[in-house]
Amino acid sequence: MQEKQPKPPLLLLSSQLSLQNRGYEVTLNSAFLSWKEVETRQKRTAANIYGPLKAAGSHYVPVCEIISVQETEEDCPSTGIGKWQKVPQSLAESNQYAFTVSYVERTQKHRWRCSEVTLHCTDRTLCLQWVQAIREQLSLLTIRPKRLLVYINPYGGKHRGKRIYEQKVAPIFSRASISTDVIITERANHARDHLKTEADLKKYDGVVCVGGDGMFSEIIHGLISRTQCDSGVDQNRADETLIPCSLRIGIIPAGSTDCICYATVGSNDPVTSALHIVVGDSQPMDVCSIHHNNTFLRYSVSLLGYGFYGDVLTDSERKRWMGPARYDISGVKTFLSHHYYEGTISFLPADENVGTPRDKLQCRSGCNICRLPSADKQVSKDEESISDTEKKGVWQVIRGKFLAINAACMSCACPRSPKGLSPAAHLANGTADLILVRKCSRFDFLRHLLRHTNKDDQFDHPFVEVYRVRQFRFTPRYEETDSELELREAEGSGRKRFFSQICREHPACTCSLAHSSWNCDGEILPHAAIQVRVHCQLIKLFARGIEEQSVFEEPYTLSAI
Ligand SMILES: CCCCCCCCCCCCC/C=C/[C@@H](O)[C@H](COP(=O)(O)O)NC(=O)CCCCCCCCCCCCCCC
Ligand SMILES: Nc1ncnc2c1ncn2[C@@H]1O[C@H](COP(=O)(O)OP(=O)(O)O)[C@@H](O)[C@H]1O
Ligand SMILES: [Ca+2]
Repeated sequence: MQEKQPKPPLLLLSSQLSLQNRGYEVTLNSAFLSWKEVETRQKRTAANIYGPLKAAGSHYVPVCEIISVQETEEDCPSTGIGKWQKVPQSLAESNQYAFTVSYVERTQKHRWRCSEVTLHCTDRTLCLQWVQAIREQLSLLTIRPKRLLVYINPYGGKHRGKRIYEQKVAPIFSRASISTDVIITERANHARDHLKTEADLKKYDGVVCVGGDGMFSEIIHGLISRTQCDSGVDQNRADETLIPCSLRIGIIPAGSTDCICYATVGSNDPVTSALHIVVGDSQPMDVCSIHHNNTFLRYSVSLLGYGFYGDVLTDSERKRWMGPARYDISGVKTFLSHHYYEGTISFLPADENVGTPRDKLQCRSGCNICRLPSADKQVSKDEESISDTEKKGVWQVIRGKFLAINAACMSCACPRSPKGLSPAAHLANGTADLILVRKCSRFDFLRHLLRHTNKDDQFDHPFVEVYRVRQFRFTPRYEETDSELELREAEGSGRKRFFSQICREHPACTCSLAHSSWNCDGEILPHAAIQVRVHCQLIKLFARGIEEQSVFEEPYTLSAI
């Protein structure tokens, strides 16, 4: 059978306009705006006056990456991006009407910038015709948000949230004609509570948070709780199928780790994030629900860590005044204290079709694994949901002494660890990677930690295990019931049984009774015994996942189209 060819883009407008005093063939079709230099004898002469003649260049901007178009008011024609040049009088007079197109330009390290091109026309009618034609194309992009609710945490990271928003983000939103309602939070959980009970969400196309992972966590708690409440879903039931949130969330990074932004966009740059919001990107994301017995505790999207990362966080909270450096100081301190914790982890492994944590392939824009039509996606309440695949699975149980128990629902890439805690974790495949670091020497643990900062495989140690899971439970040794302990001791040697009896009777002994806490996206959980379940694609972000590097390195050229 012959493959259906995609329809060629529809030509909408084509004119000879001028840019930097050179003639350009400018074309707008339904997919691209392009401008290509026209080399006439006359232009060559004009250009030669001011500089060497460059090779005729073609530029292509996808319509979906145009931010805005404006008629440019100029007393004297400008000759390009922000530069004023001497212009021959005849050209100046004949090109006094102009319009400016702002568009996304990719720079290094997945960063986006707002670039501009000003094109000059000989008459105003033509100029207005261009502005109108481009605006019409932009109005067809209905995925773009028009009205946003913005929450700013003024105390996140280095306390720069408000300034970052006002100086770098608000001008981009206003250029893209996005209207905003801005709330500067006055206390912790202000944003969560406002979203949960007060905000008139029908008015908005999305919610934006300016802050760190903790601020993002507030937003998802507000939105998810509100959505479940409106649909009559009880969050306290660990086996409930949750209803996905319809509003997309944007993150303007202004926190200490910013791993949720970094792992979904590829950088922690406020301008890049603002541009992903403007173009209306959409990235679904998994969320873990955490329960203690039958009480809902929290949701998590990045790191859920007991032992090392829990202790780093507990210590770092006392050093908040230090800003982001608190994590490094507390990290060194916790590393030196070298505590281990005993407990039991049981988990439900994921099927192989959602990949494995040791895959070389990483989750990237348009990821095929996250696009798989999975039976585990969130479905409406009355449909059969988790049950089938999850019931079929066989739970595995691991007992032991651990330095760290980490669950990563996504890679957790951040500037401290550019490939993240679990480099092959997916953003939206309905699973989390469970990483168990067993008791080992300080030196070995340091080798493991160091591998988070380079290309070596941090799972390739005999004391590290990693599993891709849909659900897991953890019970610290000191909370195990008598029957569980007896069963366990019956498995152990007589000597071990004797010592464990002593430990239980003498709480001051810390060899097996040490307590840690769970670090849940940078917040401490009030219980150590927890049940965790991954909810596939419960929320959506204004992001597209990390783009392949080649997209950044190659500007659009004729051959690429
Ligand atoms: C020797 C160098 C070792 C570097 C090891 C780096 C591992 C980094 C993994 C980072 C995972 C981050 C997961 C993200 C969690 C965030 O959600 C969460 C909240 O973010 P927010 O503050 O923006 O609201 N952030 C955190 O919990 C912070 C975790 C930061 C951990 C830093 C650990 C540094 C460890 C340094 C050990 C040094 C040992 C040196 C011995 C001589
Ligand atoms: N106005 C406020 N005053 C105090 N704490 C706040 C305020 N707004 C938000 N918070 C809380 O601050 C904590 C840290 O915020 P976050 O944005 O994650 O910054 P950081 O990355 O530096 O930890 C979160 O627990 C959040 O709930
Ligand atoms: Ca995931």
